Amino acid sequence: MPTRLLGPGTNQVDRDFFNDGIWTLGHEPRAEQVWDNLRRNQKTSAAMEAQFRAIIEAVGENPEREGLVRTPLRAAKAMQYLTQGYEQDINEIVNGAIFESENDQMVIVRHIEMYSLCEHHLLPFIGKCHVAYLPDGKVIGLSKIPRIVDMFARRLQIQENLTKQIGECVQNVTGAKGVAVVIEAKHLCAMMRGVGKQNSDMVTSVMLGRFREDSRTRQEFLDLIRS
Ligand SMILES: Nc1nc2c(ncn2[C@@H]2O[C@H](COP(=O)(O)OP(=O)(O)OP(=O)(O)O)[C@@H](O)[C@H]2O)c(=O)[nH]1
Ligand SMILES: [Zn+2]
Repeated sequence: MPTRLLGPGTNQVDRDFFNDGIWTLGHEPRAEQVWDNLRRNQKTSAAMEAQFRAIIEAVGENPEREGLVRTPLRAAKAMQYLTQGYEQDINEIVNGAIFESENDQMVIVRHIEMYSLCEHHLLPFIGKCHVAYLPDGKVIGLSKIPRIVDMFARRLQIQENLTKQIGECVQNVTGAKGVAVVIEAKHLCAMMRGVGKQNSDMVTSVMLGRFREDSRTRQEFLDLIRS
């Protein structure tokens, strides 16, 4: 467990990063993975922390004021968490969870919560993602599809590209006869600033293979995600 691996001279900041290292891996990691993560996080975070401090000053605030003293560190950690997809690797995420199956019927994982940051304003876009595929002798572990969604969502993105990346990744990993992805999301950059539209959302889709070629397959998917 984290506290057992940390040495006696470890301070609170180290503990915070260490615990984040555990959190980002999402499962019980090996000790050396944890230390690698810790070192990488500390290095990136020191630079990011200085930049967040500069932003706080630039908006006219005093970074030494009590409520803001640890804010650059917190903001750096939050930004690292929200962009951890750059550090992740598809093979580690799938972890070999591809299983032989004779089932060739549509598999859908729907209503996957999704949080990303738009690459134009660094503001969140939030919504849900539906992913379907038509197996061709192989199925993928259920949890791996939301993990794939998270990996790409935790990068700076536009929604159209995120949708495509998820679709192509699921296609490559499963070798499916077809993959469909729909994302419905609200963009804070169009809500809390800019055009200021609170009730609109953006819907993007990617249809590959059988979903693109066969309108009945596509329609079945669309009906099932709305049912
Ligand atoms: N297509 C697409 N556009 C996005 C996405 N996220 C944000 N945008 C848009 O990116 C555009 C950037 O336009 P700019 O004119 O360069 O930036 P801006 O002056 O901040 O634009 P406004 O938001 O209209 O105030 C805006 O229209 C945003 O709404 C996305 O995921 N997909
Ligand atoms: Zn934006």
